[in-house]
Amino acid sequence: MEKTVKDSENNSTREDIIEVKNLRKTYKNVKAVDGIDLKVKKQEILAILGPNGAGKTTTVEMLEGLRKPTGGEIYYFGEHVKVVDEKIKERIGVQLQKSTFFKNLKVKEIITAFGGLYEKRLPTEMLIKKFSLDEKKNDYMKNLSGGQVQRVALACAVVNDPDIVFLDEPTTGLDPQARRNLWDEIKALKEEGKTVVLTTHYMEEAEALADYVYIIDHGNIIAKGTVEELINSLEKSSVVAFEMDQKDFDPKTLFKEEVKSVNGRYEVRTNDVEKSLAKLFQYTRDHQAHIANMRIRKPNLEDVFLSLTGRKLRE
Ligand SMILES: Nc1ncnc2c1ncn2[C@@H]1O[C@H](COP(=O)(O)OP(=O)(O)OP(=O)(O)O)[C@@H](O)[C@H]1O
Repeated sequence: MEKTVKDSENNSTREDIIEVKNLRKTYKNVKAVDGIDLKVKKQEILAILGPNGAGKTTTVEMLEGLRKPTGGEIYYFGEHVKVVDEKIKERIGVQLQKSTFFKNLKVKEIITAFGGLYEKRLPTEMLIKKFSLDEKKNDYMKNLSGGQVQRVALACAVVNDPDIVFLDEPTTGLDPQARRNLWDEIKALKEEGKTVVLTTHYMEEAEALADYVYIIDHGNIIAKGTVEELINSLEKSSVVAFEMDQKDFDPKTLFKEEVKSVNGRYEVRTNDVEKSLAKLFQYTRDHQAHIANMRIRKPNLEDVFLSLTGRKLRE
């Protein structure tokens, strides 16, 4: 039986196609995943966002049936599954984090080989067209660019026309243009009706793609919500960022608000931008100091992570 839930956001009903309760994984003495609860709704892009080592890969690989949980429950399509068996594997597509493709196989051979793992499979030629790999189909994997390898990985992840696609850090190491191209491919999967679960440590990726985000740190979910909900959960509505040419400048003496020093820049989180700027300009006048590269911006998911943990997502 498939379970439906009322979606408070848009008042529609959508199925919970995956639900996880108190999922745990311990490696010797490392609690990689320490009691995670999460739900994935049909046709959403769900992002699991967290820094390196947070437990993202372990979590999705337990959902894919590639790692055995130490404890907890997994439900697929409303049914409790003790083991993620072949029946479920037919309905999911998996793109592993480090696609260790055989370097001496050609693009079309790899896609065909992956298709051979499933009962239901899409024609290789169709996937080659869909992921714009026409010109590369007879090339060896070792001669492809990073973006092309990731497109092949995506083609392999949907070779069985799955309902749910798992993408583990799909754009790590890609240049900004290749990353954006891959984002378009991922959005297109959702438009086709697929559900996408992706892990990432790029907050821009979660912001650009995700309908719902789980932020994970040290094996725990530390926040969840839509991007908007997460950003609105911050008490301050603006960030004033700037550089200052004075070595002994201590922003804490100037601002009562939260101030962080990030990569040589100061960031003041504030609800009163005018007042913060007035104080700053008063200071520069009084001390013959200069500010540079000033920016006033809305908070982002990085600010949410920083405010929850005191750390940056990528340190
Ligand atoms: N096979 C394993 N044996 C022992 N420890 C492991 C194993 N796999 C992962 N770990 C540890 O479990 C923790 C979570 O790792 P995991 O790979 O799930 O994190 P992640 O968020 O996916 O990180 P990354 O983005 O770096 O892949 C880390 O401390 C990692 O060192």
